[in-house]
Amino acid sequence: MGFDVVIHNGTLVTVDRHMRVIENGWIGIEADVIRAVESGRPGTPPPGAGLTIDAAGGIVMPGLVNTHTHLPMSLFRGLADDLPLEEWLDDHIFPAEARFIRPDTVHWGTLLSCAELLLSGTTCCCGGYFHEDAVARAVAETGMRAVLAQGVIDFPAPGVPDPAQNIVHARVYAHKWKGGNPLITPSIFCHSPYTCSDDTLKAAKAEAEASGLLYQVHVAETRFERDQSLKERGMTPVARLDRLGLIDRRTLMAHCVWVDDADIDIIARRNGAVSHCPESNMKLASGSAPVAGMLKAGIRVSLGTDGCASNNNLDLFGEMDTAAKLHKLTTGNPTTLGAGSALSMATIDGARAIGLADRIGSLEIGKQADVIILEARAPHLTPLYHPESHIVYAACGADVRHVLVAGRQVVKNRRMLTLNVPEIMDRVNAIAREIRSNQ
Ligand SMILES: CSC[C@H]1O[C@@H](n2cnc3c(O)ncnc32)[C@H](O)[C@@H]1O
Ligand SMILES: [Zn+2]
Repeated sequence: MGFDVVIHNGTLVTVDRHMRVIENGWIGIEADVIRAVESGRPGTPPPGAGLTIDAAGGIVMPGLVNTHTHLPMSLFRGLADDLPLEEWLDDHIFPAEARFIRPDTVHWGTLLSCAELLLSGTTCCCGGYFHEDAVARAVAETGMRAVLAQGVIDFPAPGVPDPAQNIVHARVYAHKWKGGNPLITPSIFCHSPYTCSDDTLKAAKAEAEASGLLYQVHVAETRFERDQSLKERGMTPVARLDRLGLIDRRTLMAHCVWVDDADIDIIARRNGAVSHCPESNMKLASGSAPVAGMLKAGIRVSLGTDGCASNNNLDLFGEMDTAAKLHKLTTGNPTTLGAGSALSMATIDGARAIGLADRIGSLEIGKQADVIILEARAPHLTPLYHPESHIVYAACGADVRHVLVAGRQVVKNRRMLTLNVPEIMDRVNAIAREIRSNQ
């Protein structure tokens, strides 16, 4: 049998049910699908592959899944740091978006983020923004996999000057992209319970459900949001969403920092999913989500970076490291969120949270060939006792050497094959000059 791609000689970390580590393993790929995951001495894979990648000294693992980001926000990286969420959003980000977010700027910001994501080993991302059609068209150029949502908010937003039209915009976008590109799944993103009315929250969910799409929303990010909800509505943000019937297996809630035991119980019973964004939550001093309690309750907890303006990078290796350490600190227990759990959150649990676990998230026969290879011959990765330990606690995005999405190589020897990165950086720098000179 000839494969289109064979990756051999590497240490495989499958992140399947058994979290297998296969030394000197190889995988065979036919078109976009993994057809073999085997152990074997170097040189034993069947000959005849169109492309053979020698992963000697490398760790071969599933591509990472970032379940919460806003791709075009790389345009605002470092624009407004060291602020609490409300001031960051109301005084800096929303005004900047109103002035500078257009289809052309969204295009270049999205390409920049995709380059950063792919070069650091993320093969699938999920999130939403405005002018999402331009986002999706840009992502399609990169060869990356993504769940991309049109944003819905009850204020005039970029591309949606009349908020009464926000659901219509989301519908048109979702219908255009549903089934159009195998790597891109449309979705709908309600900004938050504090910026959307009950009617808007419900209408967006109905629209998503009508097409079987993921419904995304920022929830309970700050103490201020939780307290305001309690004061004005007599219930927590999670309880409100639940009262409206909006939490189910196709609901992905970003943050969930200020959730109590009753909220956790609701999310678990309704089978909602959470995107945990520890670095953004730390930087905005929002707090630490009770991830240990969520996992104990059986909630699908995944990992996100949030946008580049609150992180300020898209490196999910760093996010795994931060998450694993943060929850040891907050629980006072070093066994909380071990390396294997953090790795699962960034791969198979991310896939579960966005409804793609039948296709991605692990190296398994029949799954899509979204595969990354880390270069482990480096001082900071030597010696190598437990690969999952290195992946979480020692490696970083810059260690990623090769990346395949759906069997297509998009990064080779740390270089993007699908994008002209110097040109993208030039274009983003030009947009940044426009932003700086008009602030
Ligand atoms: C419809 S989502 C896009 C919208 O959300 C804003 N945003 C980005 N990060 C956060 C965050 O952590 N909390 C709340 N809102 C956020 C972004 O600037 C867009 O306006
Ligand atoms: Zn966000």
